[in-house]
Amino acid sequence: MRIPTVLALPYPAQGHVNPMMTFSQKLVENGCKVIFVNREFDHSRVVSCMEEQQDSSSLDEESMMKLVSIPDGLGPDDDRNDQAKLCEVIPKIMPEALEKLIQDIHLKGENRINFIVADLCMAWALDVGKKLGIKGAVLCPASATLFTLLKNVPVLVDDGILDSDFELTLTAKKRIQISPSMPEMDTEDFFWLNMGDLTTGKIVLKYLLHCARSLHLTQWWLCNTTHELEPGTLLFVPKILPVGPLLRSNDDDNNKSVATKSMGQFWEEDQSCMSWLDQQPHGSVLYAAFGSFTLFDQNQFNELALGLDLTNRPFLWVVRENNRMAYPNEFQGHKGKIVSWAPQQKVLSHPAVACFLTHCGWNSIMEGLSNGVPFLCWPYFADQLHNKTHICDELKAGLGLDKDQSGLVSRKELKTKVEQFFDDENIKSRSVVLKEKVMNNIAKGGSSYENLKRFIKEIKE
Ligand SMILES: O=c1ccn([C@@H]2O[C@H](COP(=O)(O)OP(=O)(O)O[C@H]3O[C@H](CO)[C@@H](O)[C@H](O)[C@H]3O)[C@@H](O)[C@H]2O)c(=O)[nH]1
Repeated sequence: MRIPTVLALPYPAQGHVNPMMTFSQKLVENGCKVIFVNREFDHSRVVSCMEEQQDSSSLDEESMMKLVSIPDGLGPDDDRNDQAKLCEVIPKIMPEALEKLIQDIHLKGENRINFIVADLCMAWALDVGKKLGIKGAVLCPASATLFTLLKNVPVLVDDGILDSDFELTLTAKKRIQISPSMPEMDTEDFFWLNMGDLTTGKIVLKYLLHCARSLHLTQWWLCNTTHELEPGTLLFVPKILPVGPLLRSNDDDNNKSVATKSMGQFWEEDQSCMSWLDQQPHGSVLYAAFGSFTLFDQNQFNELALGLDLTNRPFLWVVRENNRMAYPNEFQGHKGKIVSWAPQQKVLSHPAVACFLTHCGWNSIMEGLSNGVPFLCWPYFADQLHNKTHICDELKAGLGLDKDQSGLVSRKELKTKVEQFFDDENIKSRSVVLKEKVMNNIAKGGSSYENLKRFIKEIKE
């Protein structure tokens, strides 16, 4: 039987590469070959992490997963976390680079690409595919609600909620419903209004609207979600097909197949936290991690460090190298373990972990829910504000942390919410129920499982 070759194209950010990689690994498990395209900068980070972890055998030519790269158009000294700059240069450089990559692959004659799976935020790749006669799909690594909000931005302009420059109008309501089946949204939480500065937010939104214009080129709108988590949104937009939760298999210690390896990390995972977790009592540890973008200033970093001390509970704290501030003098940290990047999915499945102090990135939410770990929600930017509302108000699987008048989450607030959390048995039991519901989706016969099968059948035809 023919082995189909799929080209997978994530948006260049950790929270996008991870779910695309997990999805690609599922394709490999199901007999497809995948050519995974990172931008050059991320490609070299991913490869060097794999080399550190002695996983590079999977880069073998014979492997079913081939990692390749294209330029992102930024210069060597440009800030690669600058989303505005990135969104301006991607459409100018990457479509042409992708087209050339595909043509070169075809010229070599080793592989013929049969299908493109592009991140929703790279949906322009569907146009490249159309030009070359290759079918495609989009994969949304964020919530179906974010997907729907993006699709409905023009409607919000028509309804007078947004002006033609995508800012809230003076008459805009504080809370809206995109459809009667969907939960209410706080208009001030719209993701582009919460990206640091408004100019950046608008550039990102314009880029995403440009991507959304290509969506009609495919019937496959895949999303890392499940029916139970977003029933109203999926009812309103049935074209969005849940394939979540996208989780890496955890049995990788003994099974080093392509389908189970850690193949998309930008930073090396510090495995020492796993033996530290083994020494902690079950259900005792606070896991604090804020994804790949969050940056705390020195004051906020101090409050967090001293707040963790104040809780007087064991904690595992991920402090990325690019977000490391000076630890305050009073910080003791004797109950904690600090790592610069954790094997997060493994951590969340460890019985010692009681609670996930998170920035509410959608992957972190899906990974926490899939392990029955409830949340303390501390959103940083973009879609994370909606995600927090969803977790706390709709699913009731977490508590939100509030900022004080100076805009900080204080050490006292952290201590108070941690205590409230440990006093509330209901949050834990709701999370356990949610875990079962969410995980049923990827068990044989489950809804996401069946959607993936249907999709693979389409690729193989
Ligand atoms: O120590 C760590 C910390 C994180 N992770 C992984 O990194 C990913 C982080 O993704 P996510 O939780 O979604 O956070 P961000 O990196 O912030 O993701 C971006 O992309 C998401 C999906 O579009 C959005 O929801 C976020 O707002 C956006 O910031 C997850 O798979 C984690 O398992 C690790 O492996 N180790």
